[in-house]
Amino acid sequence: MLRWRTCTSKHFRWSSPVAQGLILCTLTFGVILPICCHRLLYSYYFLKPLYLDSLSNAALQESYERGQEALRFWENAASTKTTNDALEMIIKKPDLLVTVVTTRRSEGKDYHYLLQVAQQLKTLLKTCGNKACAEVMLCDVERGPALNEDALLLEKEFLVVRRSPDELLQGREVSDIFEREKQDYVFCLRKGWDMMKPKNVVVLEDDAFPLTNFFPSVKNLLSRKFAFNSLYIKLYHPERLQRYWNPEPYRILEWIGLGVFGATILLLLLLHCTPLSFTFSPAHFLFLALYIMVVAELAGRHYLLEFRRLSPQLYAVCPATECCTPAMLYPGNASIRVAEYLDQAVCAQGNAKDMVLYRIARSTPGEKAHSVEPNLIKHIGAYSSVRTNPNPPRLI
Ligand SMILES: CC(=O)N[C@H]1[C@@H](OP(=O)(O)OP(=O)(O)OC[C@H]2O[C@@H](n3ccc(=O)[nH]c3=O)[C@H](O)[C@@H]2O)O[C@H](CO)[C@H](O)[C@@H]1O
Repeated sequence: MLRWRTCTSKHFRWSSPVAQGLILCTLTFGVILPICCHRLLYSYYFLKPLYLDSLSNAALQESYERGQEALRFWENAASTKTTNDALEMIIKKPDLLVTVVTTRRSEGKDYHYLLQVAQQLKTLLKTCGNKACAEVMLCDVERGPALNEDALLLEKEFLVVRRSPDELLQGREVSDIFEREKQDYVFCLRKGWDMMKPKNVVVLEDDAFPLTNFFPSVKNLLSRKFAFNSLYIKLYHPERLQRYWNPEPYRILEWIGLGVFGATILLLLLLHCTPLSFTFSPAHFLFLALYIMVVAELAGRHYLLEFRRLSPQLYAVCPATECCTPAMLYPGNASIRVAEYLDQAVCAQGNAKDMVLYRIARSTPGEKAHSVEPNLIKHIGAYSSVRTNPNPPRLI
């Protein structure tokens, strides 16, 4: 025993760089990060068994209350507005058309997703000043026989378009829900283009709740050169898929860049702001870079992305990621190109319109697709209208 102790103390000194590195890692990964991150949904430290249910229930409750508030707001608005002047006020060739694709929801209808989104759009449009920053069109793709009551309630405020009875008859035989969803999307893209010839189009699904900086950020994206070489720009990617270890080549580069940047800052701080005598070596630098990278990944890249919200200029644009289409920006005439591409594909389970679109952008010469980070919308749809829902729905 005595011999072992002498041996260890001979090879292991607390002041050695290896010991200091070990202490730093133990403190960071074993104490500080678990304390700070155990309630963060998108962190590796999130204690799912303890907090997932309470966080999910709180989110559901919050959405329910916002839905009920939106319902009261729009019922009130509908009863005080006498004429339906939405149609007369259509502006031809607007700079931006926001189309909201909506259908009646049987599950989760009390959350009134469409009414929440419409109320938020109305609020955000008011902040644009004299010149409206966008025209809004609601595309009600409900095929009946029951009506989409939320869309009906909004008719006095927004332009609401629907299929004609003939078009509805033609679409009756489509039984696959994913093919139907795609056809509905194509219908809305075409309708917006035919009615207004907009300069740019954003298509929102009816559970895509625009965040406060939505319009300034879209405007900023459209002012950048890359936008007009894009078939589409995704404005949302699920938070759970934003990790570095969800390999996307550009993310790995961002991760390494973050490590190098963080290590440089740490080394400068150590050299200039502490009384420690410190000899710099490439091994120190490598260690600190890896340390920063692991901290960022374990704490959650999602939270780092939030810092970019400080200004629209800080939003990152990267090659498009695969999943989901709740909020899409189609610059120039891209919306009509997308309608044509989608028309040629057949959708089914496992090959929904988001996957088809992603593959089209990758395989068609001359077409490029991008994603923006962080998200410009919040996905509020806890209940899907195309898939079976877990009961009760959970956040992840
Ligand atoms: C957040 C998220 O991951 N959302 C994706 C998920 O939607 P979800 O599974 O979340 O379905 P959802 O209920 O949000 O519906 C998506 C959109 O399809 C519309 N709709 C629905 C039924 C129908 O017959 N016709 C129709 O047009 C509906 O109004 C909504 O605008 O999967 C879809 C593909 O299947 C899309 O990739 C969605 O972006």
